[in-house]
Amino acid sequence: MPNYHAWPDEVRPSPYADQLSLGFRRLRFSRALEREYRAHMLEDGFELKRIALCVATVIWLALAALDMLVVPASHLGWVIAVRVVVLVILLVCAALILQRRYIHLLLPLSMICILVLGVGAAVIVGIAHRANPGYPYEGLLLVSMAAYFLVGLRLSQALACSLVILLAYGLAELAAGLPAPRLINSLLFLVFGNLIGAVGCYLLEYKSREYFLISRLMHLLAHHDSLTGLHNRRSFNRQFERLWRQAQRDGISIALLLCDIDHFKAYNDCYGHQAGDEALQRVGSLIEQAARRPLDMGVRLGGEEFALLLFDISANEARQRAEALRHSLEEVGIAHRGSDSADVLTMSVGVACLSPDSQPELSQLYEQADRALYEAKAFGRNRVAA
Ligand SMILES: Nc1nc2c(ncn2[C@@H]2O[C@H](COP(=O)(O)OP(=O)(O)OP(=O)(O)O)[C@@H](O)[C@H]2O)c(=O)[nH]1
Repeated sequence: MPNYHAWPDEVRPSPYADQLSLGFRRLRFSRALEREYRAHMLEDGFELKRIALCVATVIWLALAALDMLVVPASHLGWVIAVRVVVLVILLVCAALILQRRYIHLLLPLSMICILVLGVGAAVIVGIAHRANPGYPYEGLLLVSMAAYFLVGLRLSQALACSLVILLAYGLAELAAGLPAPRLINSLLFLVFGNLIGAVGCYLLEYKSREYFLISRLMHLLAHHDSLTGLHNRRSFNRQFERLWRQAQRDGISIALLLCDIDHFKAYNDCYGHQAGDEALQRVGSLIEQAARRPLDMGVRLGGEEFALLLFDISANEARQRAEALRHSLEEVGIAHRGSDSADVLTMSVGVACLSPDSQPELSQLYEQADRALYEAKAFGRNRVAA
């Protein structure tokens, strides 16, 4: 299986990168990821199910027309009865599947459809073979192929359905008294057909899982800063407006803290770029810790500029949080002999608050925080301004 080299390391720590390195030959992820993958597949497979149901119903009805031509009149009644029972079950499942509120039943309902189609087809073949041993059994292969490729079942589920269908077919033929050589011949073709289906299904599921992990990693790469793991400017721009709309709906204030490390050029010059990167990571983790609640957001805007977006907070609290953040960096005590404002690495913070009743533009929040940051820098750095 593919070797992913080192690029997922750029988004570590990430469960997706870890799973890619570990591999998933048994088509299983770690528990939490497996849950996420299955939920994703449920959503992803919803549209596919509509198409699959239409195709299955059309084929089922077309084969009913074939029965009229091939099955002798003496046995036709039974065959039609089975076709009608299967059709009714299919339509009931379709009615449930097409309603989004039953999405949690999508997989069991899909399996029921496949099983009903397969067992129904096996019973029909058995009935028809009592009168006409030339009646085609290949419809069973079509049902198995649908299980492997059409309805979005995982390999284990498709295999389980196909095994039940094979068993039903064997029993139906034994009851019909099909000569042993013909039965063995049909079973062999069905088993080989299933083997091809299972291998194809394995490869498809493997690729689907690989795509899932890689697309999640791509999302992380596109929206997070690779050095600190914080959200990047693109992600910030996307979420800023969304959060503000939510705040307006809920009548909640938000605050923006713009943070800029003081004399960082001098820090790089004194200690080297590598040490500068490590200091940025340290600041990144302080910002991350400060974004405590689910809708808070820590961002690396670029270079040594960071932002902290705080949800549901008053102007007073925002100022206190900014002061605590500034203080936490000072406390870490990263020596900085090139700084004019302190002998350790420090940051300046500009704070701005927006409440839904004040009705200003969202862009004003950024401008206000930027002005406050400029003020904090101008008044000697290592301070908070609002
Ligand atoms: N090590 C490292 N340095 C970076 C990175 N991104 C930007 N920088 C450096 O950050 C420094 C920013 O310098 P300035 O914009 O002049 O700001 P400053 O020296 O912090 O001065 P004040 O903000 O006015 O206190 C530059 O020297 C950049 O090279 C990075 O990813 N890693």
